[in-house]
Amino acid sequence: MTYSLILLRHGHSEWNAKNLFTGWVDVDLNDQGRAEAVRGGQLLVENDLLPDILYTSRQKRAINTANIALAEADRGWIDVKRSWRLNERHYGALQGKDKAQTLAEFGEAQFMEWRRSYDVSPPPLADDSEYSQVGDPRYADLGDSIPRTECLKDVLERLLPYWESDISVDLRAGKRVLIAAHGNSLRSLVKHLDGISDADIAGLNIPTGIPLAYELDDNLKPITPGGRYLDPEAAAASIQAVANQGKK
Ligand SMILES: O=C(O)[C@@H](CO)OP(=O)(O)O
Repeated sequence: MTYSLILLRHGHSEWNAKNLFTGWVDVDLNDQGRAEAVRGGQLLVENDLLPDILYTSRQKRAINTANIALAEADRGWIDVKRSWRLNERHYGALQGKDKAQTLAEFGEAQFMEWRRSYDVSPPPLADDSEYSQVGDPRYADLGDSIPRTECLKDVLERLLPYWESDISVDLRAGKRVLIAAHGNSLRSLVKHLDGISDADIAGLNIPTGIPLAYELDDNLKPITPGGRYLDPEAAAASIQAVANQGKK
């Protein structure tokens, strides 16, 4: 028995275009992102990979990417589950800051440590910041445990319980699961699935809007390590663009 999982990072957002750290700030897709989502839906159809259930974060760039892609695939009717556990990494005090300016101010080593190290978090975001999510009703269930900053390790630790309790159960029930989420929440899941080391995960970037299909074995481990991007050429170009963010 094998199981079918599709990961989809949201399309370009308004803040991707402005080169700003986003994290938990609820920024919407821009026109490019909506077009990527349409193409993502077409790729699901062309590859005969129609999902049976959708998982998303509570952030509109992932929710809207999924809605557009599924509408394109005439699959807008499938069941949906949303969780903050699939949210983007909380980027702490970097939320709302320009990536290029941050690189210039702090230097490449610090910039890359904050962006891609496994276990170093940026400084926490103050609760009275305009970019804070404290008090946002969508996270009322988190109470005061709502994050003020996170490293990738924190993301994996909040995502894994949900993977075990919900996503794995739907996979094992034979449903093709689509997870529409974010660059760093998907990096943490890919780290888990592919057994990527703490050091090597720094070099992994997820492209926007291109479905990544995994076939999983009985232990929910990938049959083909790294899965398969449904448009490998576009994925390679987008991965390079994500890696180069801040350097322009
Ligand atoms: O700003 C962010 O929230 C993320 C994803 O867009 O950026 P980065 O790729 O730098 O981790």
